[in-house]
Amino acid sequence: QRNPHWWSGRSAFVHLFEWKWNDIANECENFLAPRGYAGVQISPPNENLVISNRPWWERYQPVSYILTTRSGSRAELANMISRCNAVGIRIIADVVINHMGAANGIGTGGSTSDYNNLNFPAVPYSNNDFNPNCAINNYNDPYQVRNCRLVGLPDLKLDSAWVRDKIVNYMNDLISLGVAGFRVDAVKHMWPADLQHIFNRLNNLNTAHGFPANSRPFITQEVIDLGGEAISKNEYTHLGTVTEFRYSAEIGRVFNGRDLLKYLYNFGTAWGFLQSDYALTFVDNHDNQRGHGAGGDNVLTYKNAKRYKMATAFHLAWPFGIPRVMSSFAFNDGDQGPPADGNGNLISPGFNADGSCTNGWVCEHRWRQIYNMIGFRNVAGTAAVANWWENGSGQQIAFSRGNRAFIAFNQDSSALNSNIYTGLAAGTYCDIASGAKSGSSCTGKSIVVGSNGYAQINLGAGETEGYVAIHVDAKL
Ligand SMILES: O=C(/C=C/c1ccc(O)c(O)c1)N[C@@H](Cc1ccc(O)cc1)C(=O)NCCCOc1c(-c2ccc(O)c(O)c2)oc2cc(O)cc(O)c2c1=O
Ligand SMILES: [Ca+2]
Repeated sequence: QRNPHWWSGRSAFVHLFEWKWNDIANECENFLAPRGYAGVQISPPNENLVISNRPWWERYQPVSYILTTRSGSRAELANMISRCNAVGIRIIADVVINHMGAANGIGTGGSTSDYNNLNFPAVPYSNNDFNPNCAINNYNDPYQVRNCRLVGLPDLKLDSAWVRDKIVNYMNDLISLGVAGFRVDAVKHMWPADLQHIFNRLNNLNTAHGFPANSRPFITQEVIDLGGEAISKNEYTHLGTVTEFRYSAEIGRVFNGRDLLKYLYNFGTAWGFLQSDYALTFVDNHDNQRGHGAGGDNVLTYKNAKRYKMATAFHLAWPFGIPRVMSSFAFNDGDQGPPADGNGNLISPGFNADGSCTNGWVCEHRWRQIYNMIGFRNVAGTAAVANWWENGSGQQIAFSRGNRAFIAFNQDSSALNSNIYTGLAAGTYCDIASGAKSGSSCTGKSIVVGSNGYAQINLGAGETEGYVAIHVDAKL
C-alpha cells in the first residue's frame, strides 16, 4: 500500500546507498531526525554474491536471504532499525526478489552460489525454482520481460509455492525487525499477480516500533518506464507506489537549461506522471546517476552541483509525489563500488566541521541547501502552490506554498531583480539557500517582506545558488 508511515511533520526520505547499519543508526540520531527527514532507504540487507572489484551492483545479485552483508550483521541491522524508529526515521528495505546471482562463487555470508546448476543451498533454491533459461531481448514482449533472464540473472519462478514462501518469509523477517516497508527491485520483471500474492501475505508492521495496529507495509516499486515499452507503470499502482522515472528525466531536462522554468507551473500528471500519491519521485537514483539510461543524459547528479541543488530545491518545494533524496559515494567509473579498505570492508563516512562528509562519501543529504529544503517541505505541509510568478524570458519563476513558504529561481543569463508578491506575512526572513536562521540573525541573505506581502528579490545569474527560499520558521 501507499502510506509510508512517516511521523507527522516529516515528508521526504533519503537513500543512504551502501551505508553500513551502524553508521545509519548514528545518522538517524545525530542528523536525520534533527533535520526533519522522514526515513531511510537502505541497500539490500540480504546476502549477495561477492564479485571481484566489488562493483556496486553485486548487491543486486542475491545468494540467500540471510541478513549478512558488507553493511553489517543481522544484529546490527535490528539495532539500527530500532534506533531509527525511536527518533522517527522509518526504514525502507531494498528487496531483490526477481532473481538470484549470475555467477558461481560465495556470498557475503559465506554461502555458496552455484549458478551453473542453479543451486543456492542457503535458501535453498534449486533448478526447479527458476524459469527456463531464455534471454530478455525484446522489451515489447511482456512474457519475455517477466519470465526470462534479465541480463543473465537466474529468474525465480514467482508462481511456485516454494519460492513464494521463501520470499514471504524473508520480507516478514524484515517486518519483524521493524521496517516500515520495501523498495522492490526490478518490478517490471515480475507479474503483478505474483507480487499481489506475496504482498498480501506480508504481516502487519511491528507495533513494538511505534506503528499503529494493523499498519500495512509501505510498498514502492521500481518500474523503469519512460514510455515506449509494452509494460506500463500503471500495471502496478494497485499494489503500491511506483518510481516515476519520467519525473527524474524531465526535472533533469528543465534544470539542465534544456527547457524553460515557466513550464513547471503544472509539473505533474499533465507531464505524463503518475498521480501524486502513487508517484515515488527523485532527481536521480543509484542506477540512473551512473548514466545507465532510465532518464538518459538529462539526469542531474551531484557532479553538476548548482543545477542539482536547484532541481532538488524544486523537487522538495513542489507538492507532488513522495520525494526521495539520493545520497551517494563519489564515483568516476559506472561500475565502481563504495569506499572500502584493502580487505573489502566498507569505510564509514567521516564528517567535517561544517557537517559535510569525507572518506569518499558525497552525502548530498548533508548539503545545507538540501537539508534546509527538507525543512521547507515540512513547514509548507499541505499548503497549496500559490502566487505563481514568471518573468518575460520564462527562466525566472517564483511561487509560494500558501502563506507558509516562498521560493524563487533564476536560470536566466541576467539577474532576477523584481518586486514579487510572496504571500507571506510582513517581516524579515532568512534565505535558506545561501544560509540559515541562526539565533536572531541570518547567516546568508535576508529578505524583507513588506506589509503588502511584496519583497524585492535579488538573485544574480552567476551566484553560487540559483534560488532563494524563505519560510515561517526562518523568520526573524
Ligand atoms: O548495471 C548493472 C545493474 C543495474 C541495476 C541494478 C539494480 C537496479 O535496481 C537497477 O535499476 C539497475 N549491472 C551491469 C553489470 C551486470 C550485472 C549483472 C549481469 O548479469 C550482467 C551485467 C550491467 O551492465 N547491466 C546491464 C544493464 C542494466 O540492466 C539491469 C537492470 C535494468 C536496466 C534497465 C531496465 O529498463 C530494466 O528493466 C532493468 O536492472 C537490474 C536489476 C538488478 O537487480 C540487477 C541488475 O544487474 C540489473 C541490471 O543489470
Ligand atoms: Ca522475472
